[in-house]
Amino acid sequence: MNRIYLIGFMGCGKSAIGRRLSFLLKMPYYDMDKEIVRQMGMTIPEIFEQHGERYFRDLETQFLQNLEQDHCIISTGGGVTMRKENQRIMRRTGLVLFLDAPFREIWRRIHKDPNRPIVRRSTREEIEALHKSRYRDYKRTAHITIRTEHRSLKQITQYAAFQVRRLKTERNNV
Ligand SMILES: Nc1ncnc2c1ncn2[C@@H]1O[C@H](COP(=O)(O)OP(=O)(O)O)[C@@H](O)[C@H]1O
Ligand SMILES: O=C(O)C1=C[C@@H](OP(=O)(O)O)[C@@H](O)[C@H](O)C1
Ligand SMILES: [Mg+2]
Repeated sequence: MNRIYLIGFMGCGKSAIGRRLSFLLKMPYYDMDKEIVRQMGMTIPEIFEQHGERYFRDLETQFLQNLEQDHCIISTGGGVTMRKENQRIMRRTGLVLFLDAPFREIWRRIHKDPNRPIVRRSTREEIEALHKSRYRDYKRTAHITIRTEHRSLKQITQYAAFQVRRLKTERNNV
């Protein structure tokens, strides 16, 4: 399988980079959150409120299990690595890129955003602890880590494209 998955904490740039990377590499693009919102006809906060987080996590796993498109770029949601099943599917079906941004930058980007229910219900300290606790799973799941600090969206996209080409060549030569 030829998918490219972008993983990482909320606000690290998965959606912004994924969209740009799909233009650059001319590959179809899926943002998991947007697909779930479309499927449910509800916003992410509404899904959390009315059905609960567990239900949202089930929708994420179902998306990964049911997607038929082989050649595509997928921006995941920041909680996708919470489930081992999701980790396995992503590693088995594509290249996984972890966008690693420093927490202070992440916080600056997400703390006022009403569309992230986990941020809405938590303090800065709680979100920082969540970032720390998820870090190992991002590292474990990813084929490569891309550090994004002091880099523009354009620079990160170009670097990601370069790494994708390099990893694909490497795989084909094994
Ligand atoms: N390297 C960057 N430089 C400048 N802005 C960024 C960078 N990465 C992300 N952003 C901005 O931060 C916000 C959150 O990014 P987003 O792609 O929604 O994150 P994610 O999908 O990982 O939660 C967006 O407004 C995005 O344009
Ligand atoms: O980290 C999380 O648990 C979540 C991240 C969000 O996606 P982004 O990472 O694109 O913000 C979205 O899936 C939902 O609000 C839950
Ligand atoms: Mg996103």
